[in-house]
Amino acid sequence: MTKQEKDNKDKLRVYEYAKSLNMSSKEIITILKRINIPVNNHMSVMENDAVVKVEQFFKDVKANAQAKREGGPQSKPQTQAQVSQVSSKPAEAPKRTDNSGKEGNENKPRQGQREGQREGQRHPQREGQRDGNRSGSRDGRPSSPAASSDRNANRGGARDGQREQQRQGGDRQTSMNTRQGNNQGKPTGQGEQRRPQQGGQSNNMNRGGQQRTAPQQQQRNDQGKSQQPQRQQQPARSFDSTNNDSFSQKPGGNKNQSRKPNSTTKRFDDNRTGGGMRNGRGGRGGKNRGRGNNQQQVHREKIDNTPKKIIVRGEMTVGELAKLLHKDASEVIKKLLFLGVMATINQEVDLETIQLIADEFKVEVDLKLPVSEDPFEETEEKDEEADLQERPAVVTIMGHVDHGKTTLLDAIRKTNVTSAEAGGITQHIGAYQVEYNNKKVTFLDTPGHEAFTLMRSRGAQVTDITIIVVAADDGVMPQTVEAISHAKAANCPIIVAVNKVDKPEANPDRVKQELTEYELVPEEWGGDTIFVNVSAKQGMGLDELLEMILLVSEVNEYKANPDKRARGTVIEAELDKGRGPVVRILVQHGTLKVGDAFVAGTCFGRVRAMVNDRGRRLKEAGPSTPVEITGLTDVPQAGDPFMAFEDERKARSIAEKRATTYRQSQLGANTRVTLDDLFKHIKEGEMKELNVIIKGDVQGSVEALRGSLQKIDVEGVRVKILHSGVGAITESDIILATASNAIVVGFNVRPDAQAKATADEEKVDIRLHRVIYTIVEEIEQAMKGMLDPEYKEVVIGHAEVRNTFKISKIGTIAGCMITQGKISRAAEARLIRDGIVIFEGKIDSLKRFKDDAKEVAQGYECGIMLDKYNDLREGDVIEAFVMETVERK
Ligand SMILES: Nc1nc2c(ncn2[C@@H]2O[C@H](COP(=O)(O)OP(=O)(O)OP(=O)(O)O)[C@@H](O)[C@H]2O)c(=O)[nH]1
Repeated sequence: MTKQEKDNKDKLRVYEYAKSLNMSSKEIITILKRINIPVNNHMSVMENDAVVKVEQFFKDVKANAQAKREGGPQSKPQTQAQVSQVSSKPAEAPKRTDNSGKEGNENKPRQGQREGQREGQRHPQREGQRDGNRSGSRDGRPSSPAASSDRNANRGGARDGQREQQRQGGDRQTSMNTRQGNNQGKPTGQGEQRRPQQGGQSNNMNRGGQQRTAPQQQQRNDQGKSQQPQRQQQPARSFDSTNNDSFSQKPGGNKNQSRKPNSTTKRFDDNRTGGGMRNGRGGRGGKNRGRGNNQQQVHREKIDNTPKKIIVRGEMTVGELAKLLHKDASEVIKKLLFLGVMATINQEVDLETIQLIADEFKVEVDLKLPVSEDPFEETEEKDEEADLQERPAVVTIMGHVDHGKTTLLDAIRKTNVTSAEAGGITQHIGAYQVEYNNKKVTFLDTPGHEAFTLMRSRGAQVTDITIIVVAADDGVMPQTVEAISHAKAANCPIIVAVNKVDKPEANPDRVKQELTEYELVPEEWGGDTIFVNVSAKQGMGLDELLEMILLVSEVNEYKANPDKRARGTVIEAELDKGRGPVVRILVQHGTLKVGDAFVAGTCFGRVRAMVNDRGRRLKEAGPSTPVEITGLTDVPQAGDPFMAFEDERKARSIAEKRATTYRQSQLGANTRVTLDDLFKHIKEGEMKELNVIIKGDVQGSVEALRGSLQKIDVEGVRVKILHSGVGAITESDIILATASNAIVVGFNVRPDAQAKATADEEKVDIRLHRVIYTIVEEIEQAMKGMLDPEYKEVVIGHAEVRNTFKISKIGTIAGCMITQGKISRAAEARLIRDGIVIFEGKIDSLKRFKDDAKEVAQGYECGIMLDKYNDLREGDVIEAFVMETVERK
């Protein structure tokens, strides 16, 4: 420590001084200013003369107050009631101090004071020590100007006998109040004498050895009612009243200890008493002020401050967890032990264990794990309500074939282009915007529920409102019903457009009637579904349809935050000969700007150019805007999520990570897909198509097989021929199958040795047939999940017959030695003699000595009886085998 640091440390700061008086720094600053002592802030140094002047100020105030109250400068002893009414206002602070001294004088007439005097006389050298020790005084929390002046005297090394006596008397009384009645301390020094006040109990007595009389103690307790605040202020919080050892942390009351009591005691308490320390703090707070004895009770009670909930952001050490739980590490270690885990304080615990330990303490765990950015479509960004702005609704038109979806989309587009863009060349970018009544609506340009559901299957929920088109002359058809189901599954509000009402045979009411079956009841019939009669061909009812769309938008309040990086979904993407990869996206959140780096699916790029559905170049596009952008390195897929990133490097790294994850998931799938588990994948929605590679003996049969497989019609999945050719199945066929999750079908051909080995290794399913019909049937059955399971024999062990025992009425028992594997009672067995299978059947009994055994392992002897076969001979081998379900080949 440098000399300057040491000097600084020794200086008395305003806040310290204020604290010692149980006053705020502000109050002291106000007083200092009032008495014209320059002061900047709570860290300003209090010079000796400043302290003297403040003391004087207090004295004056006190004298004035007394003069006013009693009509004369001579003070009369105050009553206890008066004492207790003393507030902590700066001007009144002296009263408190005064009271502490004087009250002692009144109730136990001057005993405390005398005691103080006596002590001062008895231990002059200690007084000297203490006096020289400024912080010792502060530590003692002189609750009065008298005490402060004592400090002052200490700092200056001077003495003021009167003040000293006063303080001593007061201080000691104060200190005794925090002790229990029978505890007394003969101070070895002033600092030490004070410390017991601050929370020590019997220690004082033990150390001091000096006992006081009961009345004295009572007196102190009484006084403590008004003095408690000062006493509790610092060291008290660091002592747990129940922890006697804690007192030993404070010998002598040297300057550093008393100035910075928390530095040692807090840590001490943390380790030992936990709640005790906090208890002490609580006592200091205000409510407990002045309640000397009660405080001790409070100290003894262990307050359970276990948090209700902890926030966990990952694995942590036992020590960190204990801290989070407001527990001692030892408690956590103990709990871990009960859970069967030996751990040290520095040992890391995983999330599961953290959860278990938290459960033990009945604490809820709030997991807030950092999210990685690469699966960005899975992370939900929460926006403040204030940041959200209205955005156009996104509408999809669905319905049965030929009911007029495309005509309706075109009609709306033609008649409602935004005025600014009117005359622009209509671009097909997968979606377009129209403006009606100064409000925009975005229509997705790919009618049909397949596209809609394809997007959804990729996790892209882009549509806000669905328009179900039903031709008034045709009514509800199968795809109408499908479209309704798809819209409902996506929780999209439905508007029914009854189209072709211009046709003479149109019957809109019949459509309404039919749709009631699907819970779409018109408003005029008491339902809540909006029906609009339109004629897409003649442009009738389009205004009303748009009005209804705006109405639904208004009700549902579609909003997004335009002031953040863009997020959206790829609607379409293609490789343009001239421009390279082109992607059409719908911006859903934030604003996309030219120059933004982005990731789309597993591709990345930077927005080079951006055009809207009218071919107009845009610099930026906000929520619900469909745009076509160039600047990608690759072609993403429709339904892929899109997100802008701060720079291209980051976009690239995220796209690469996504590509790796995608490849791994694809690879994982490749090793699993076989005809045997195909149906499982179809059922789980993992597969929409079965990739097939065909190899045949001649081109004609390959073509025939190709045609037959493509005709397979199973709902939810279709056959996709990846490759077909003439000749043996080669390793290259297997590699293609591996990379594309395909099966290989061989017609009148076999795999070559290398292909067989690779197929076994990669678990590629090869189906070899000589009849086209059986191939088609097998694949169709697999797609429908109707393949019978296939079994394979697995030999589990061999036993050698060493003896035979013929028992009448029972049969022949073979005394055997298990030479390999095991023989199990439930297994099937074949009897082999000189390499020839003599018998195949069940095991009738398996015994180890006289007891029935479930199975007997290699190296052990056993007795085996075969079911209905007794011609067992020495030297025969019994082979045990089981039938296991296997993947079909
Ligand atoms: N009279 C009349 N004919 C219409 C109307 N709307 C569409 N059509 C006709 O119905 C036929 C089918 O219309 P599309 O718009 O192609 O129907 P779609 O539902 O898009 O058909 P897919 O694309 O095959 O699913 C076309 O010949 C249209 O001219 C209409 O309001 N009135």
